[in-house]
Amino acid sequence: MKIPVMEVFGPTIQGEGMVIGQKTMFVRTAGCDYSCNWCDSKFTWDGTGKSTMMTSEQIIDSLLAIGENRFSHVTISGGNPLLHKGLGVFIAQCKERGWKTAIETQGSLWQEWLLSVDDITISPKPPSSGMTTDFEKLEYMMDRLRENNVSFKVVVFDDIDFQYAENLHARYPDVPFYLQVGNPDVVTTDDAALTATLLSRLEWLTGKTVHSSMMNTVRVLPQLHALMWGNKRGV
Ligand SMILES: C[S@@+](CC[C@H](N)C(=O)[O-])C[C@H]1O[C@@H](n2cnc3c(N)ncnc32)[C@H](O)[C@@H]1O
Ligand SMILES: Nc1nc2[nH]cc(C(=O)O)c2c(=O)[nH]1
Ligand code: SF4
Ligand SMILES: [Mg+2]
Repeated sequence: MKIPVMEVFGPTIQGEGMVIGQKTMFVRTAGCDYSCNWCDSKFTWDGTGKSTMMTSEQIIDSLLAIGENRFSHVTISGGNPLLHKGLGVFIAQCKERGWKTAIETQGSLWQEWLLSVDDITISPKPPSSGMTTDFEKLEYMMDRLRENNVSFKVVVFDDIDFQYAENLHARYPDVPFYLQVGNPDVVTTDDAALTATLLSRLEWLTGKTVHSSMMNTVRVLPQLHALMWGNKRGV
């Protein structure tokens, strides 16, 4: 079963969430069931990017060609990777090679192969995205993933987003929770200005968290890759 792949890159470090800093390769699939206002990977779903249909073996060949023997962790992102049933074979083949796997998804779709992913990041979307969370679907997923290494990562742009994050955390108090700084300009090439903006937003988000009695066990993080490399692709 072939999978539409947008890009394969790395090794780099995971710049976000539960395994931030982890050296990893990335496989970015094409297509998304959402269309977030501020998506930093719009090229995966808005028709501006070009994907290649690849078998699991071809993706592995590509990882080895680019990453050689300099990795043992593979992160699958998108788009929404959960659109692709065929990733199950790929994840199994990564495991056979001793590579750990991680996934980035928004929590709107389910595949059985999700159960065999090592690090699962669910990133439900707050109001500023323009998307609406289907809490029934999310509930189903969180129930099925009870035994897995799963975390929430919520991108926050404003006070309303922060409230959404507080409510989600209250609903799932035992799920490790990450607050992520929103990048308001995903096209600028002025890295210095972007870094300044992101750091001031990090300060704002930290202040909100420090003052919230509902957020005593969360972690606040920037996107490390955005601080280092701005909006550059493939890093
Ligand atoms: C591009 S998405 C792909 C995976 C999946 N569709 C999802 O949203 O979780 C990867 C991560 O980037 C985050 N993200 C997207 N645009 C962002 C932005 N402008 N600022 C901060 N994080 C962003 C998403 O919330 C998600 O956690
Ligand atoms: N370094 C790095 N870390 C990331 N974490 C999540 C990413 C994504 O686009 O899903 C991403 C990415 O594109 N690059
Ligand atoms: S769910 Fe993820 S990939 Fe899809 S539009 Fe939103 S941020 Fe972008
Ligand atoms: Mg990204």
